[in-house]
Amino acid sequence: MAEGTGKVALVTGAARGIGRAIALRLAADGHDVAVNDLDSMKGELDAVADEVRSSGVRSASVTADVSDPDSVNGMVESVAGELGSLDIMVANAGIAQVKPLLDVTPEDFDRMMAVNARGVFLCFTAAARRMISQGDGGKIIGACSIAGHKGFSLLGHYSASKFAVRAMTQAAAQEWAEHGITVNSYCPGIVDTAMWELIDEQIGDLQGLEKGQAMSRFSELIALGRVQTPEDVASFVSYLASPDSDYMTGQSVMIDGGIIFS
Ligand SMILES: NC(=O)C1=CN([C@@H]2O[C@H](COP(=O)(O)OP(=O)(O)OC[C@H]3O[C@@H](n4cnc5c(N)ncnc54)[C@H](O)[C@@H]3O)[C@@H](O)[C@H]2O)C=CC1
Ligand SMILES: CC(=O)C(C)=O
Repeated sequence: MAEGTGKVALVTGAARGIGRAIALRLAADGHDVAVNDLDSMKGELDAVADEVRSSGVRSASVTADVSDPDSVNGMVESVAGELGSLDIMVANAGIAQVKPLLDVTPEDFDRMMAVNARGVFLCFTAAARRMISQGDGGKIIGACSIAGHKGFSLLGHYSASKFAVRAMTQAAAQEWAEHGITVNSYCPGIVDTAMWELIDEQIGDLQGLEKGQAMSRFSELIALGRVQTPEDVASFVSYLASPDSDYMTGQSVMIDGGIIFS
């Protein structure tokens, strides 16, 4: 078991997929880790909190919808109240939807933005307020995507929400640097999670493909020749959450096996 760092992390969208892997990795690094997801995911979320505790660190499980301001503020206060502080915020929760832009309704667009862009904004700002009041700096980390660097066909409104995360990461890094807070985001490529199962199914429905075919077509774009695991993302987030990344801020970094080269 890792020695405790004395730092408290909060990971949103942590009941499964990338968020779960990040929570477990941060726990293995010795941080206390609170986990969040929607109320409908409470069973899975509580199981992740138990896995976190089995690393020998403390945990808390808080259900909240990250698109709702009161819920996000309540979540941050409850984590800081229960675990003593908030030092590392990972705004990971997100949704995806495959649709040609001409079929995206205003409601589809607003929901995408509400979770992926406003959710990150609310988590970033609630965490920053708490960290500023604590006076000991902090690490704020957001979920971006390769789709935050390039607008993907059929993922137009999703891509727009991830460009928003990249812009907020840059602005927040400048505004909060004086408080010792760094702000960075991770940009995965094609990660084997429930989100990509949904994308594969929705592209398949649009293009008449069998299950798994859309994912294998996209996988041909990956230089390293394999689809990404949630743990591939979590190891980079571990670095972003650690003092090793103290001189890095405002970056949205591709961790995609070599799809986009910048
Ligand atoms: N899977 C992939 O290939 C990629 C994923 N990403 C991003 O990584 C993040 C995590 O993705 P995955 O683990 O693949 O997705 P996932 O769909 O497997 O897990 C997302 C989690 O977020 C939760 N969630 C959704 N809306 C929420 C809300 N309003 N409030 C709180 N929790 C909410 C879900 O219940 C779920 O547990 C997302 O932001 C996604 O956009 C970025 C690039 C690639
Ligand atoms: C889900 C996602 O961000 C991509 C680009 O696949």
